[in-house]
Amino acid sequence: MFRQPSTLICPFCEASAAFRAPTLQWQPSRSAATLHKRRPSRMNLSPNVARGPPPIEVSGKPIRKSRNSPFGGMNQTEPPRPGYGFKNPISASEQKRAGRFAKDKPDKDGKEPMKALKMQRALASVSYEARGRVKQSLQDLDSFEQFDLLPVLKESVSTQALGGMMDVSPTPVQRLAIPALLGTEDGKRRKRKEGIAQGEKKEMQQFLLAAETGSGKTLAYVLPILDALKRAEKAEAETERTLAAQQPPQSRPTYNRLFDLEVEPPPVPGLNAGRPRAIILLPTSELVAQVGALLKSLSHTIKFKSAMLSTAFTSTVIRSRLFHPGGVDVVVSTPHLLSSITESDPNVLSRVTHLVIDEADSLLDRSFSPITSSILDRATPSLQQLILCSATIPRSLDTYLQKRFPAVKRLVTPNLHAIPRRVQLSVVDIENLPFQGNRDLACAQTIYDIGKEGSEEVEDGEREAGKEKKIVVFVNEREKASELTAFLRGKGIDAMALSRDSEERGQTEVLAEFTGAGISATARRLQQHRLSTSSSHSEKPAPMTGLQRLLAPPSSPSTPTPARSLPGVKVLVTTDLGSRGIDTILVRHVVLYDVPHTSIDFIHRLGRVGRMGRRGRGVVLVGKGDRKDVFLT
Ligand SMILES: Nc1ncnc2c1ncn2[C@@H]1O[C@H](COP(=O)(O)OP(=O)(O)OP(=O)(O)O)[C@@H](O)[C@H]1O
Repeated sequence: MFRQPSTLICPFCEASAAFRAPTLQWQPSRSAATLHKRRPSRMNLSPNVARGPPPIEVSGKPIRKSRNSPFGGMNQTEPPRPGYGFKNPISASEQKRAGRFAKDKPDKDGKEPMKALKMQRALASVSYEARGRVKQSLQDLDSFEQFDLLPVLKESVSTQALGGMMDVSPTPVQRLAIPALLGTEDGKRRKRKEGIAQGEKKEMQQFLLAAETGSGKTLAYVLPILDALKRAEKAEAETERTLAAQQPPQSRPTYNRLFDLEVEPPPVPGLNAGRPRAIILLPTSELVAQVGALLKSLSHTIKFKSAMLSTAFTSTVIRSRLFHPGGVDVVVSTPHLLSSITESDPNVLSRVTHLVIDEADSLLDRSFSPITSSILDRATPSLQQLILCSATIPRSLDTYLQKRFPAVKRLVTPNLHAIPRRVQLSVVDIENLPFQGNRDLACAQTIYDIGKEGSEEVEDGEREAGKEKKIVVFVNEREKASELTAFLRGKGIDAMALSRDSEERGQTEVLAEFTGAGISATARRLQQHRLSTSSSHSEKPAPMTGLQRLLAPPSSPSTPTPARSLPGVKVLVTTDLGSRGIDTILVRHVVLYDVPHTSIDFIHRLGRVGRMGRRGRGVVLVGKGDRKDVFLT
């Protein structure tokens, strides 16, 4: 059924040639390159994600770039200046040679040296050793204990954030980002003086976290932010105590009676209500719920107040969370909702020191950018850290960052833009027999094939609930999501739709079955109902067997019982809505019903499997109009 092509070609752009998976190798072909030229450039992945900011000049001389990052020596177009970053300055003859390459002089025979060769020469002289050193330093960071995080945060990683997982070690993006966001990447402990408490305005730091899907980016930014908030809180309390101690004694209350208790003055009600210190922006309500749940779990031990705001909640709930009299520390929201709140109450952004723009390529694209930027502009006066986070960096975002945030510090993992390591990719040609172009049938048959395969492998001692197989099917249009769901149900497959058309309140609960997030009572009832329906199907003797039954016309409304059933398999049919950031950790199979429009969508959709190094499989259905030629060579 599944055809495993020997060589797969990226259907979208040359940049995707960087894709790697154990079973395939993307290679650009002439046709792919031609297509690439025709596509709008903003849909292409950036090849220069890790490039640093332009050199800062002081009195006409560029200041030496920091090489204290894994990419410190990369993307250099000039050879090093004498003594640049070396313990031993280079010799006079080497300087002469380097100067010749830098000035781009022609060779002896008058030919210009090839650009790639020039780059190679420039890189070879400096960066490999430096990169090796930094790589080594990342390898050495194999425990959360090594980070300069507050002890309670370190303890909470395993117990709260990772659900009691033992022997956890930080992922590459966490090794890169946590020290950088804490300001301890040079191995030094940060200064104890906290600017927030002193009321100082620190210069805003800007970071870009770019790492492959399912690599733990959320925790990479959440931990340093919570650490900063808790330290600021402590420093503020100390300052208050010092100020109180400095007050003249007459201003203190005097007690006439020996056994009178000193009663603490009650806190000013609502002083910090509606004025969070940190804001995390996410594109969808589903992601707000996901990140909000992580914060909620951490708040039990770290003791802070978080509020998740999205259109999934009523305005009363939103208001009571944001303006809770006890104050709020971290707000997780969609930009549209937060923007509308700040229209009526601009004070909401007056105390923000940390702003995260997660899924930055979405939130800074044409549709979201005006709203996101307006929030950023209003928060800037108090902002200390701006953190942009994404698994894909399109060229448009890269250009935007160069213009708007030239000083952004790029924390980029080497596997960015790669398909997760343990994900196998297969292609089903829907034009072949027996489908003859019927994509719906091909999809149903693919699901049956997956369902009938041997039981799910149990990895690393984890046991899946009832070993039920979870499959996510991606379609390009939301109308198709409900249509295909109905078709699959007609074929006896337990399918659910998740798109903008789905009822908002139920979306989180539907997703919870695929993410393993806490399932609410309502969802449990729904699940039980579905299980009883599917078991009643499975109890019925199947009147037909084989592919003929699948090819049979869908059951009529008067006879809703399908001819076949597929117990033990749950399918989620969704659009791009379910592709970004959703932590579908229980899912092992993804079916791409439609070929995605862009390589960016492709990466996000396939990124729902193979998370955190797990095994996974992606199946792409390819038809006549789908540039099958560029998949199969
Ligand atoms: N150090 C770690 N060890 C083991 N699991 C981890 C670790 N850090 C995070 N995880 C888990 O990895 C999963 C993926 O994390 P997360 O959702 O943050 O990935 P992501 O990089 O943001 O993915 P995407 O790009 O799809 O948004 C989560 O289930 C999370 O609990």
